[in-house]
Amino acid sequence: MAEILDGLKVSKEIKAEIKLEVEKILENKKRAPHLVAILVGNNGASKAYVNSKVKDCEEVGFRSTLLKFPSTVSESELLEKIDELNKSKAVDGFIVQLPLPDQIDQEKIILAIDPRKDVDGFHPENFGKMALEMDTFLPATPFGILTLLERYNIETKGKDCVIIGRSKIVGRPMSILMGRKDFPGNSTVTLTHSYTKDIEEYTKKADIVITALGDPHFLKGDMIKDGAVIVDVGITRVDDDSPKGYYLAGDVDFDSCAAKASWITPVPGGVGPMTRAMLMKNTIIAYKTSVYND
Ligand SMILES: Nc1nc(=O)c2c([nH]1)NC[C@@H]1CN(c3ccc(C(=O)N[C@@H](CCC(=O)O)C(=O)O)cc3)C=[N+]21
Repeated sequence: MAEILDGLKVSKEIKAEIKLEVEKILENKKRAPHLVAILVGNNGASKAYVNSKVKDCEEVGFRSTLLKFPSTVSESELLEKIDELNKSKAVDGFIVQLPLPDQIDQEKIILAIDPRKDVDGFHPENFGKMALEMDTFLPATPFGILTLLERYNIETKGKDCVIIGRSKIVGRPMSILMGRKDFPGNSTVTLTHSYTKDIEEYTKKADIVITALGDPHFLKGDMIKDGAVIVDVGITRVDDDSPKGYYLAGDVDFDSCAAKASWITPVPGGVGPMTRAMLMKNTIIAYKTSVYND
């Protein structure tokens, strides 16, 4: 029976550490770190995530600003706002919540963000630095997974790690990070995706499986080996008869996998809260390295 990689608990520890740092900053009569979040449109999940980021900021003592745009906003309007945030001495970092509406070129938006304020770690300059093992902002979800593995002393060196899903913000960066030479890395990585012939062939042999495909209960117990470490990034709203009208489903079939795994992340309470904590971490790093602070 697997033990739980408790992302909610570790995220609280990390936020408490950041809060202490902020208190020291304020004792020295300096301004608090400031995160800005841009939300476009009315997507329920996006709204919920952004609101929780604002709440996290309050919790750790950051200043936060939520900028809302209608789903009809033009690309040039958004670019103008980004330019303003890039230049602002009062803003340490900002994020543009994804996905964006169709009329907006996501790539153009990400390229417009000053890499020094790109606390999501999505800018190609930061992605490149990540791949080259240079100091930079790591994307929050992969950073959260690494930190979770690190805090539970999960050995990754020499392990076979299989990642399912090659998204730009989770699977692909994760595949790079797990293979890096620094801890926790040094795994032998296989990145599987929709064209992989037989995913099971890989997951059955893996010491570590990281699922990021958004397919509820995809990974079943008979697809993993005994003692595997299972990290579930998936979080899909599935309609049901509960008062909320939905429940949150991971990519992992929890019960059958937990029966065989050594460690497993729950959904909710696993990778999600870690993602949020690492955004706070990146924001305080941005603050500390800001050219506007002495
Ligand atoms: N620019 C940008 N940056 C992102 O980091 C980003 C994004 N866009 N778009 C969407 C995804 C998704 N994402 C999550 C963050 C927190 C939880 C989270 O806290 N989940 C809770 C449950 C939350 C709930 O109750 O709905 C949990 O797993 O326990 C989940 C998902 C960040 N993303």
